[in-house]
Amino acid sequence: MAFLDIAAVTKSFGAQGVLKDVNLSIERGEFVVFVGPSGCGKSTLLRIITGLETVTSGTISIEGEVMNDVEPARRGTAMVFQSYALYPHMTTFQNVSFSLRMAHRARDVIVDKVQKAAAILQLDKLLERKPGQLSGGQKQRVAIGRAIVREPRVFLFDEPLSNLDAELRVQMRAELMELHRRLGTTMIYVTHDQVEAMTLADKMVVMHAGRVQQAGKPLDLYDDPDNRFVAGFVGSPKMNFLPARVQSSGPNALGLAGVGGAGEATLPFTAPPGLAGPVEIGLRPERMRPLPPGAPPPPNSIVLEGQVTLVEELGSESYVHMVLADGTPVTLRAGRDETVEGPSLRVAADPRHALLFGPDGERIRSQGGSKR
Ligand SMILES: Nc1ncnc2c1ncn2[C@@H]1O[C@H](COP(=O)(O)OP(=O)(O)OP(=O)(O)O)[C@@H](O)[C@H]1O
Repeated sequence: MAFLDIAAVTKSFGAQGVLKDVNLSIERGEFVVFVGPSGCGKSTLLRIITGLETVTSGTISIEGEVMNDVEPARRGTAMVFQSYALYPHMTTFQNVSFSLRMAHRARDVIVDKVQKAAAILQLDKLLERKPGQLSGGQKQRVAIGRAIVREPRVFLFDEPLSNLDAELRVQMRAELMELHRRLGTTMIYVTHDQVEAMTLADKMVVMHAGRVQQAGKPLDLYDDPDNRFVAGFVGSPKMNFLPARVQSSGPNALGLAGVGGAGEATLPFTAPPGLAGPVEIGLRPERMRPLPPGAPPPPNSIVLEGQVTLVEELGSESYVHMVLADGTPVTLRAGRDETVEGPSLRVAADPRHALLFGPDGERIRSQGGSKR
């Protein structure tokens, strides 16, 4: 059994189903990130793990022990909230030591634990300050310090960096990764920011509408998404989705027509038996290349033609937004040395990089061994 096991968990608030048959195994020491759009249920799942909410059905187990009826303080979890939730009238020392003082721990034990946490979090010089005298990042460190001194089995973070500015977020992200490396404790982290999820997670859990859509290593989800939601959610700029129709099907050759409204394409793909009708091709923006005017496309490529609507210059590269004749929006990432001349632009993509999705949004995989 996994270190932390979430089995068939559902949660409803009145008539509203918020979590639907959530199953997840978390190993000891893993850094797990729950990510998904606002309202998908990630905070609720975190609150269920720590005991601030009950399940409607299903079980939460930690180290083989069912936690459903165990009170929050006895679960060995410590939560860090987005709002920091510090006591404003207490100093850093008092805030960090609060749970130890409530547990009537000996004074020298308290001082020792607070000093160790303060050293890890660089709070040593701020122990006598009150929250009003601390920056956002420092307050966040105090909140983390308060969790560390409890020596939990599992740290739970609910969007802890969302009140910080972009630069500080990046810095705190690095600090959290270092903290995880030092402590080796299991951490579960909630965010709606997929970049944050990609950079932090050993295991990334993408949620949507109360269900786990896919869980795995961030790059596996990026390269090999199970469905259109995960494909579109992970990655920035987002994956492009091009409507197409199945025209012919053979071993390692799937003929598509109406690609992006007009073009044809042959994918090196063995379709499942009976595949017919409308599908969607998924292509990442970095898998498309702009074609200089008049230049022939590489053999067998998927070629798209459209009107450039916006070029975002980012210095090292640019994001080129275009719209195809049928109205399908397409974004490509172009390098500095690539010529992008509007208003009309042709782009080419290697069909080996195309993913295929059915009308139900599920990924259609090539039959017979290949990942695609
Ligand atoms: N105590 C509650 N009573 C009723 N509905 C609730 C309660 N808590 C959460 N919800 C609802 O459950 C759904 C999921 O909320 P949750 O906070 O888990 O989402 P989330 O994915 O964490 O979103 P966000 O990123 O916006 O925090 C939302 O529709 C929310 O309105």
